[in-house]
Amino acid sequence: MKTIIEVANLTKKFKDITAVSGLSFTVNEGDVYGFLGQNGAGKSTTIRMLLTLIRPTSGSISIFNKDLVTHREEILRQTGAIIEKPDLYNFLTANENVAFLSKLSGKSVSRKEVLEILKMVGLSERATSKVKTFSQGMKQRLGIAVALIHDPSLIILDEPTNGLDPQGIADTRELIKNLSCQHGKTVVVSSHLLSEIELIANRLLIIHNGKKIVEGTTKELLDPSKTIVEIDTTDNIAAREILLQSEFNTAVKKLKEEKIILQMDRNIIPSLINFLVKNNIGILSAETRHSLEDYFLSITNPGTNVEPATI
Ligand SMILES: Nc1ncnc2c1ncn2[C@@H]1O[C@H](COP(=O)(O)OP(=O)(O)OP(=O)(O)O)[C@@H](O)[C@H]1O
Repeated sequence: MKTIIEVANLTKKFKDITAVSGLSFTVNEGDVYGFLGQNGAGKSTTIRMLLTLIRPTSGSISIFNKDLVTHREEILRQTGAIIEKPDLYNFLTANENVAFLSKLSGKSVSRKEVLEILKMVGLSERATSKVKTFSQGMKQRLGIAVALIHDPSLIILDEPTNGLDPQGIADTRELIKNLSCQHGKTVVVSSHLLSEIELIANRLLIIHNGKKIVEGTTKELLDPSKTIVEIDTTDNIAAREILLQSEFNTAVKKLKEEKIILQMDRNIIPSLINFLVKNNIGILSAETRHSLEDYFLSITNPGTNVEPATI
């Protein structure tokens, strides 16, 4: 599997705010890579660094196996992006927008190419309609069409469904899937909604306060046999150390607010508890999450109530 983006230890500080902190992740060829986090989590800051709009404070980014600092132009030539609402001309038609905006970016496209791009985003029937008559979802798709002009193999979309109506959201979702499945593009898409990412991404990364919480395949993270278990014990630091030395070591994900978080098959929970008790660790509580939604909420909203596990 080819690696398209490799981010290592990325940090961005704005004076006293650390927007991104020691972030590492990998995007593979053909991925629809979901970048999930609540408002202010650091998604846009990371995306801006990927697009060289701002400089990292430290860490490295390599795209297409090349260092972003030394191969900036070459990399950006193969990358398409929308980071805010697309800039479109309301009084021009869809095909005029594509033709004009491609000229502005230094590439003149033939009429045939314009129509092909519009077809790709499902707008060929509205090619001659003025953009002012478009819904927000259609404008978003046209924006994506413009980002596709130079035939990039990597597409980066920051919150592409924000502000769209349900139909616009569904259309944009479909388009993103098509770009990956039918056109072989690698897509990085950010959102603050797990429900959105869950439907389109094959792999995802959750960040909170600029830090990675979890990264993995959507299938694996949503797998019911991979239950998230949050344990509070009489000595969490010692318990975690013991677990890391044991057969449960691969299950241990992190220590959060003094609790231990594991991801494992629900059936193994009793033996995990037995193991800790045998090692003189008292169990104060053990809670499970059954979906990534609960997991996401519990991590990003520490106050979330969760039902205690039945063990
Ligand atoms: N130019 C800047 N100067 C100072 N602080 C900034 C700047 N840009 C972002 N931040 C701060 O960095 C943190 C991360 O912001 P960022 O925009 O990356 O989050 P986000 O996950 O994209 O959120 P949203 O979904 O709201 O856009 C926030 O605390 C934000 O206030």
